[in-house]
Order: sequence, then C-alpha cells, then structure tokens
Amino acid sequence: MTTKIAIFGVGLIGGSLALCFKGKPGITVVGHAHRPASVDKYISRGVVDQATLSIEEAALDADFIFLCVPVGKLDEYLTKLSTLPLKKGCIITDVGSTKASIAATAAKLSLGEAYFIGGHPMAGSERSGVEAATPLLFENAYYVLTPPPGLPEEAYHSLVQLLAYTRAQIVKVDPALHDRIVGAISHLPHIIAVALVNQVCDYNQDNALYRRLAAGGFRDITRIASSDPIIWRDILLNNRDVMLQMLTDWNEEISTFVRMLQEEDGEGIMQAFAKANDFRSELPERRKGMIASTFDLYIDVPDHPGIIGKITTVLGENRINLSNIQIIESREDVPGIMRLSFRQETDLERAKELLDNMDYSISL
Ligand SMILES: NC(=O)c1ccc[n+]([C@@H]2O[C@H](COP(=O)([O-])OP(=O)(O)OC[C@H]3O[C@@H](n4cnc5c(N)ncnc54)[C@H](O)[C@@H]3O)[C@@H](O)[C@H]2O)c1
Ligand SMILES: O=C(O)C(=O)C[C@]1(C(=O)O)C=C[C@@H](O)C=C1
Repeated sequence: MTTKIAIFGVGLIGGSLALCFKGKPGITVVGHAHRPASVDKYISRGVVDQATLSIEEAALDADFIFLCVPVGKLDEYLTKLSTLPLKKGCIITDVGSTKASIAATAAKLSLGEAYFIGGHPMAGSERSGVEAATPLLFENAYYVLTPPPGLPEEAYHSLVQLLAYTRAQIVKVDPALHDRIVGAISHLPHIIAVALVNQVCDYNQDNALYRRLAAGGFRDITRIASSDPIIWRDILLNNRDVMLQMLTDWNEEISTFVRMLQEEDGEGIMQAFAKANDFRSELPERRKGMIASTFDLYIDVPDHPGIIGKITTVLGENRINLSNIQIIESREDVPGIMRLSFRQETDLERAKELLDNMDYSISL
C-alpha cells in the first residue's frame, strides 16, 4: 500500500520535508507548485516524485498534506482544501512559524473526514527556496505539534510516526503558548538582528569602515537578518499582538542599559552579563535545529596562497563533508580566521583531529 504525501510550497522547509520522506518504503511525495517553472525544478532536483500545478491533483487521495507556504497564505490553502473531497483519514498539517491563527481557522472549517494538526519544526535557516532544502535540517531539532481538542489518538500517532523520518523530537504545545514562546526566542531576535544591521547600515553611509570592521560578534548576532522578507513580514504581522508586548518589554531592557550607562553603574552591567551568561550556558549548545543549524570550527590561517585549497583537499580526501566555508577578516595586518561549517558533528570532530595534526590553530 502506498502512502501519498502532498507538499504545498516546496521551499526550504517543504523541500527539506520532501527529502526526508522521498524514497522511503511505500511513500510517494507529490509537490504542489504555484508557478509553472517550479514544476520542472522540483523534479530535476530530485526533491519530489511528482510535481503539479493543480491543487486537486496534489491533494486528492493524499494521506498527508503538508502546507509549507508563507504564514499569510495558510488560511487560503486550508480553506480551499476544506472544499475538496479529501481521502478519509487524511491528515493536513502545516509548518507555519505561528500556530494560534491557523488553529482557529481549522477549528471553524469543516474538514469532513480529514484532520488538521498544526505543526512547526524549530529548525531553519536564513536561506530560502528549494535550493536550500536538505534532509538533515530537522535532525535533533524540536518539532512542535498543536493537536486540536478531540483529535483521535490514531491520527496524532500516524503523523508522529511519519515525522520520525525527520529525526526531530516531537513536542506538544498549546498554540497560543507556542506563539508567545516562539515570539520571544525566534521572532524578537529576528527583529533585533534586522534593526541592528540597519542601524549600522545607516552609520556606514558616512564611513564604509563600519562594514569593513564588522567581525565575528556582529556576524554571529545578525545571521538571521538575511532571512526572507516575505516569510518574515507574514510571521510578524500574524503574531502582531505578542510582538507589540515583547517590544515594550525589550524597550525596558534597553532602558536599563541606558540608565546603567548614565549612572556609570559598572556593577549593574557586570550583573547583566553574568545573568545572560548563566542562562545561555544552559541552552542545548551545538545541537542542530533550534540553536544552530551547523557545527562550526574556526582556524587561524596564515596569509599563504593556496591555503584554502590545501585545507579543503585534506577534508575531501578524508570524505568529510563541508556545508560552508568562510574567511573572516577582522584586520588587514593579522592572519585571517577561516570558518568551516559542517552539518554533522562527527564530521566536525574528524576535521578537528586532522587539522590539529597539521598544526593549525583551531577553536570551536
Ligand atoms: N525559514 C525558516 O527558518 C522556517 C522554519 C520553520 C518554519 N518556517 C515556516 O515554513 C514556511 C515556509 O518557509 P520557508 O522558509 O520554507 O520559505 P521558502 O520561501 O523557502 O518556501 C516557501 C514556499 O512557498 C511557496 N510560495 C510562496 N508564495 C506562495 C504563494 N503566494 N502561493 C503558493 N505558494 C507560495 C514558494 O514557492 C516556496 O516553495 C513558512 O510558513 C515559515 O513560517 C520557516
Ligand atoms: O536558524 C535560523 O536561521 C532560523 O531562523 C530558524 C528559526 C529560528 O528563529 O530559530 C526561524 C524560524 C522558525 O519558525 C524556526 C526556526
């Protein structure tokens, strides 16, 4: 018996889910594209088994339907699905970064013999589109599910069973609570990163040295400022009430720093850093997903021609997969720092051992 999975929106998240399911025993993955050019792209990249522009062709006789479109489009797709004669027992889920509004929409709709279970994988990237999709994205990450009251246990379990292919850890959360927590740990950081980059961008108008000197700390805190504008417009507007409250609280945090600087309150500043350090050290560091999507290693590199080639050749010869490589130059007169990113912790550890033996200076 074949299990048909339909994915609407084969981008970063939809494409990554498709890659987790495709090729597994008895599973067929069908991708829905809203643009004709995407149909060929999904197939030629090998992300789905079939692709179609037709909502009906994708959804009818599907056992599972994943809605992976921007948050602002979720209601429209779910409403359209509610008008179709879906397969008995079909499970519709979504991956939207907010959960309260889609849960409310689902509760109002009549889905016949289908079920809706909200979902949100707590893993992602600043990149978007099917080009960024990878089956490793969700490994060890949390995956939130928001089953509605009265949902049959078997329906919940069959979704959980399917999601085992993602190797994510499932966690059940109430939709409104989800939006408050994720507002604080994901949506607020995106606003702060964008505001910070734009503040420095404005200073840089007068002096380009701002951009040239921007080094590790700035890069670390602002990676997510490169995230997709449409995806984030929809998330923030959808979680507007929560975000307005959080920005009020944020203003208070910043006012505390203003006061401590005005009063030259060194003790207060130290306490703020110590409190943050304590809390942050409790975070599940070096896990994929919620905190980091890659495992990074830093090497001090002398300014020798061919050094990048030498390092990548050694890694290649030892079949160690790199996901990214970046030279971080903070000063012109000192050696640079090379950041090597790996998707697997084991690759990072093997690379560290090899490069240690080559006498490079390495830090994690
Ligand atoms: N990016 C992340 O880190 C992340 C993490 C978890 C959940 N999410 C959620 O996943 C969903 C998809 O985000 P993504 O990062 O994969 O974005 P993406 O841009 O990579 O993919 C979005 C997909 O939706 C399609 N799409 C865009 N506009 C559409 C429209 N008007 N009608 C139909 N299809 C349309 C695109 O063609 C693309 O296939 C969003 O709801 C987002 O909130 C994102
Ligand atoms: O790692 C990133 O780039 C992310 O932005 C991932 C991230 C997050 O903020 O943690 C972004 C949005 C999601 O809904 C879930 C995860």
